[in-house]
Amino acid sequence: MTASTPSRRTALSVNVNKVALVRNTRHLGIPSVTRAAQLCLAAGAQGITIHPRPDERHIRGTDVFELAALMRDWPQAEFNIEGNPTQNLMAFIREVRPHQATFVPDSEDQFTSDHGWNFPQDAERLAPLIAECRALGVRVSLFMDPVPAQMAAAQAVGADRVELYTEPYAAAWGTAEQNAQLALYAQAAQAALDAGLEVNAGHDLNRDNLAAFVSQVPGLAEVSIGHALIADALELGYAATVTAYQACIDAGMAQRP
Ligand SMILES: CC(=O)[C@@H](O)[C@H](O)COP(=O)(O)O
Ligand SMILES: NCC(=O)COP(=O)(O)O
Repeated sequence: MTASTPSRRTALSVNVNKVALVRNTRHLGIPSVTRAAQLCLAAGAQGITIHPRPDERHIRGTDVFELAALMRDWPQAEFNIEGNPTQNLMAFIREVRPHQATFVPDSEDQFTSDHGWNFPQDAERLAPLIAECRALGVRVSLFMDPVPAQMAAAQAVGADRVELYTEPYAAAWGTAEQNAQLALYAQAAQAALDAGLEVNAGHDLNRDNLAAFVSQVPGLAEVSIGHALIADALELGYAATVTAYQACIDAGMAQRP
């Protein structure tokens, strides 16, 4: 990126999995997932992310279609559906056609997402599924560990974007490893950009670690944030929380070299 090229603003996509998790602990329908999404969008979030896992521990199939209907009232915002395309994800993609599908290599009973795809071994089974999404007009992002050498293979299999799995960065935050992790993610992002991919990121990002990540990782198109953001919203409310996360992104943008 030349000095004269303005940095694109990193989009904030709010993951509402954890609103659904609380909702599912009673049969009362509250807290509402669609209401949470609506309030976050009204506060300026650029997108909504969900991860409808096969066991429906949080986001249920009904949530997917209710959110898809809501998103039609927010044409400037993006709908991102995450999941494993060899499990239940593709049925949602075919019916809902979200702006983006994020392929995540989770097993059905996995506690949470904790690793990305691996190439070349995952290429053969992913290629046709990526091609199908793209034929449906759905952008494909592959959930990846920050390994620069894997980025060209992600592009070669047909992905539009990668989503850098950021838990290792979050775990290093505030330790002596923090800056080394940031440098690794910056290298991985640059490798993705050099391969012609766009770059997303997510997992365990929060108000403490977000600005530094945005400032140091080149070309960051989108961060998807759920767990910490929803936890903050329990204290601050959705609108103030989204405003606070947007301020972190703006602070990171302002510090970009
Ligand atoms: C792929 C990823 O890192 C997260 O978006 C994931 O959706 C988290 O899933 P849980 O909310 O079930 O922990
Ligand atoms: N892709 C990451 C995401 O959607 C939310 O992850 P987290 O903030 O809940 O860890």
